Amino acid sequence: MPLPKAELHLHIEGTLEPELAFELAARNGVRLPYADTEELRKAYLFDDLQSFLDLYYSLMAVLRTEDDFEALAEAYLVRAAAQGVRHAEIFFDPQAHTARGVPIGTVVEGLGRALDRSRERHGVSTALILCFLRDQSAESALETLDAARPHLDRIVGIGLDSAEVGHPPAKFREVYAVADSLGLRKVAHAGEEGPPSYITEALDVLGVERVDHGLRALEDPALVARLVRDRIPLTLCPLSNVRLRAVSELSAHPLRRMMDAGLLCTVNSDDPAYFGGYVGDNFDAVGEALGLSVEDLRVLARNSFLAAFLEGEEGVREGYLAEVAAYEFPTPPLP
Ligand SMILES: Nc1ncnc2[nH]cnc12
Ligand SMILES: [Zn+2]
Repeated sequence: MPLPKAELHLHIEGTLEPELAFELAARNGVRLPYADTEELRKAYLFDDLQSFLDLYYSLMAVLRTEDDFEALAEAYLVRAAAQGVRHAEIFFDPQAHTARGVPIGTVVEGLGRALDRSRERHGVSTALILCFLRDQSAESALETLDAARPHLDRIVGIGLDSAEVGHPPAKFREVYAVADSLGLRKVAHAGEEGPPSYITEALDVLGVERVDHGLRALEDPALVARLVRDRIPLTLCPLSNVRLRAVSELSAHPLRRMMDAGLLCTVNSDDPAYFGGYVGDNFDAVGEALGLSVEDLRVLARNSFLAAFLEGEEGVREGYLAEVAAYEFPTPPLP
């Protein structure tokens, strides 16, 4: 049995495996510019965030119907459950679909079908987080939140993703204020490629409760002190950071140093179909590369439940924390 954990940084569109992409392309009569899954996988060599985003958005052309979004979420939940995920807070990018003529209702209702039965079928509780594309306008974000109003019973919060540099958090001040007035929780990607000042701005201007990535936080000691003092969780994604060249190799990842600095770190997969692993794979790979102890891994799992938006249901967080505390790591075979 794998270590129980919550996944808090997961783009559902980033779970689109090549096999499902080709299946949906055939179903929907979409022509992909790759001969087969092998050729598509060979395209997964990225120089930076933008080179990944170009492929990520283009492959979404295969997602058209509620059935497609249901199949996407179902496939993720099967894989997540197998890697010990007990709770998943799932990002989706409505503007990437509405721009192609797919209504937000199709996306939310399709995903919702899989999420609704997830606890029963996979033992995974779920929540949806609507992300705005930061390289689109602030007006487009406001229109997107408006379009989401009929579906807010399915949405726990908002986030901010896509190309970071040049699109600072303050651009989205207004939409975050509106979301706040609607009772939505607030997160944002910050400090993935952008400077630590973007993290500070996301806290000050957007009022985020959790920072997605926050990878570059250590560059600003005053920011670190604030994140530690206010117990602001960071949702780190080690394999993503290597594939998008935010760190040179896994052994250079700052996770260990961040934990030692007292930051509330979590480990997540970001876009697992593209970055070589789901969340359990991220735990295994970063644990091995940084020489983390089993008690370090337990801290990371515990942090994931502390950082989750689980306030709604009494006792649920405590139940998950008890599972983590009681977890017995398999004993390694003797050499
Ligand atoms: N790692 C990432 N950073 C920003 N936007 C994203 N959208 C999907 N994955 C992302
Ligand atoms: Zn992300």
